[in-house]
Amino acid sequence: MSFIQDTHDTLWNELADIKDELAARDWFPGTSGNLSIKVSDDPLKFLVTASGRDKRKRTPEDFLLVDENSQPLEETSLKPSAETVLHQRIYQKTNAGCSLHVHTLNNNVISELYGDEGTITFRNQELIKAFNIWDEDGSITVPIVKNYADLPRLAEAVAEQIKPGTFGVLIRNHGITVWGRNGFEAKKHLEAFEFLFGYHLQLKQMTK
Ligand SMILES: CSC[C@@H](O)[C@@H](O)C(=O)COP(=O)(O)O
Ligand SMILES: [Zn+2]
Repeated sequence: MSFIQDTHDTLWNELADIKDELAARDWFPGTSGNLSIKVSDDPLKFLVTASGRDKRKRTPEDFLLVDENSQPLEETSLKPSAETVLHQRIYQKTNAGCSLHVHTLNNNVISELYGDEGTITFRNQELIKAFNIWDEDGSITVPIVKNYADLPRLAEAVAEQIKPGTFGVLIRNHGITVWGRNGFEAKKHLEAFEFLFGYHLQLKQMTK
């Protein structure tokens, strides 16, 4: 097996394992969600989930390889995720090696509650160390963008919000897109965000 094929297969399996773990958390309702992992930087190539499929199932048709314009690099009847362009822009704007997008109840409720403010900030939470923030009074801010139906426009709206220290963007009443330098880090960031959203909503409920 060639080195390139070996790398492709290793990354495929890594993304498939992440997909299984997120599925076990029930984070892919109604075929929602899409995942990608970078295969090469220059030129940009990444594996992305095929569109419209049940991401809880593990099959040989789960991912396809696309280029820096989100176009398939292989002869296939599969369509790349409708939101591939979001992954593309994240790879072009950050040092991400993996990008994950999920729709959960908690991330949708948070995005609606704070959508008019355009951000939500978390502080005084041990779990923000998951973002490599170690200061005692450190904080993490998540921008919230409008859910534009035009996907290139949505991708630009997300890209515009990316600053140093941004690891995820909420799309209002839609979901969250997060990234990390590799699959492990992207999943860590996603789990940390979802914990913070759940904590915030539960505390709000208990103290109202
Ligand atoms: C089935 S509703 C969700 C879709 O509209 C979309 O937002 C989504 O996350 C999944 O789209 P997909 O094209 O399968 O990657
Ligand atoms: Zn989506």
